[in-house]
Amino acid sequence: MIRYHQAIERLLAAVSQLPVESCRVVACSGRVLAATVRSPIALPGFDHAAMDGYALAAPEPLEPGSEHRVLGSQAAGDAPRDASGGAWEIMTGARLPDGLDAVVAVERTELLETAPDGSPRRIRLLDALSEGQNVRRAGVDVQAGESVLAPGTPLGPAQIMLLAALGIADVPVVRRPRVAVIGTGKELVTDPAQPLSGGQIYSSNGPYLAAALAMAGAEVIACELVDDTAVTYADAVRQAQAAGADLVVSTGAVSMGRYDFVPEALRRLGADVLFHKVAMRPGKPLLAASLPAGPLVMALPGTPMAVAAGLRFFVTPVLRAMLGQGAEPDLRAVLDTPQQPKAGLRHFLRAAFHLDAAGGLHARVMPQQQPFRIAPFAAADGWVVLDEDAGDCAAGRVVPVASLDPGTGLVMQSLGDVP
Ligand SMILES: Nc1nc2c(c(=O)[nH]1)N[C@H]1C(S)=C(S)[C@@H](COP(=O)(O)OP(=O)(O)OC[C@H]3O[C@@H](n4cnc5c(N)ncnc54)[C@H](O)[C@@H]3O)O[C@H]1N2
Ligand code: MOO
Repeated sequence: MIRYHQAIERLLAAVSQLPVESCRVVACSGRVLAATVRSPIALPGFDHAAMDGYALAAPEPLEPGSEHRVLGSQAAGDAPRDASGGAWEIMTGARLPDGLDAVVAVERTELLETAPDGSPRRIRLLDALSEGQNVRRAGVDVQAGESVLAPGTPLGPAQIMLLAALGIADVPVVRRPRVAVIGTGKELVTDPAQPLSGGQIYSSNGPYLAAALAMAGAEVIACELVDDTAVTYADAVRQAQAAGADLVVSTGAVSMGRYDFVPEALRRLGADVLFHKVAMRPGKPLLAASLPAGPLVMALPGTPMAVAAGLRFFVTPVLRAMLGQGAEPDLRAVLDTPQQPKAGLRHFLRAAFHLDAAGGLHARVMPQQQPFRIAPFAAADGWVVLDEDAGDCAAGRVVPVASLDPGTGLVMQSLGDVP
């Protein structure tokens, strides 16, 4: 049976980055950047006041108690002005009049004289004032021409704030992977309004995959159920192919039962089976195949936790590769609950996370790990991963962990060095 790392290697060898397209910045949340963004302008674009107050020239520090005539007023949005010295009333964000280089907050001055229209005419400084005080210099945040975002960066609200500030309207992004989801099994009911009869169950894998795939940056182009026959499964795969799917994710019918037709159906479609059955728990019967004219097919076992592990640890790396992103950064935590994993199998365990007093991340593996159980999954914070050779794991061991859901990398990107 193939091991996880070898299976992933084989899978990623069959995947390449998808084409680049242009996307409006206002609509790019959740997309992945395809090229370096260089700043067309500096941020801030000009020296400006950090406080409401008065701008002055202070090449030499100005003395506390010194008095200054107010010669003009500058608000945010006002054009550049030449200052011939003196003090200028200034508002936060306003461009410093040329020749002035320091700002005193209004509450650190005394107003000595006011013009008939109420504007300030003469002030006294309560403290010393030095050059650069309360001034935000042009270009200290971003310089014109600087690389600000790298290819593979997941775009979220923070990146949108930066791109918008730079006046960038469109960005090159990687096309979303198009994914078709196929569920198998005549026991499945998709309409929650339909009462269950006999051995029926509500389908949960389809809605789970649709939600998780969208979070991972994919576009779900179809989500359908087929009955327990190879013919309808093969038809659904062909339809996905015709609709331009990059990836088909199916659930169920991939194990040893009499109705487990997926391996045979894919072979009959001419698929190259990359692997079938991985040394892992849950989700061992997982199969991956590539069709001659695309798409890649990932046939996950139907059991809900086999689907969740398959999505998180097989489909997610595939989507990241399609999106031009490398492997997820490693994340580790201290194991609080001792584990005796079965030798030779990689274990993906649902766990609750917490931080200790020093900020170190800890994982408590939940006691109910049977693969049909959905309730502990919904209560978990993430996954603990024990590799094939982990052996008995005592409490206190540092183990790899992963966020519960995939993302385009927005959540855990910089937590790689914890603890
Ligand atoms: N003789 C053996 N039996 C089984 C083996 C084995 O090695 N030898 N492996 C077990 C393992 S491990 C798994 S995992 C399952 C996988 O079976 P299949 O991929 O063939 O999946 P199904 O039999 O179709 O379904 C399994 C289970 O999941 C439920 N299911 C299916 N689809 C959905 C859905 N959309 N929503 C919710 N639940 C779903 C289905 O009703 C079954 O209960 O095989 C073991 N057996
Ligand atoms: O791999 Mo299966 O999910 O243990 O039942």
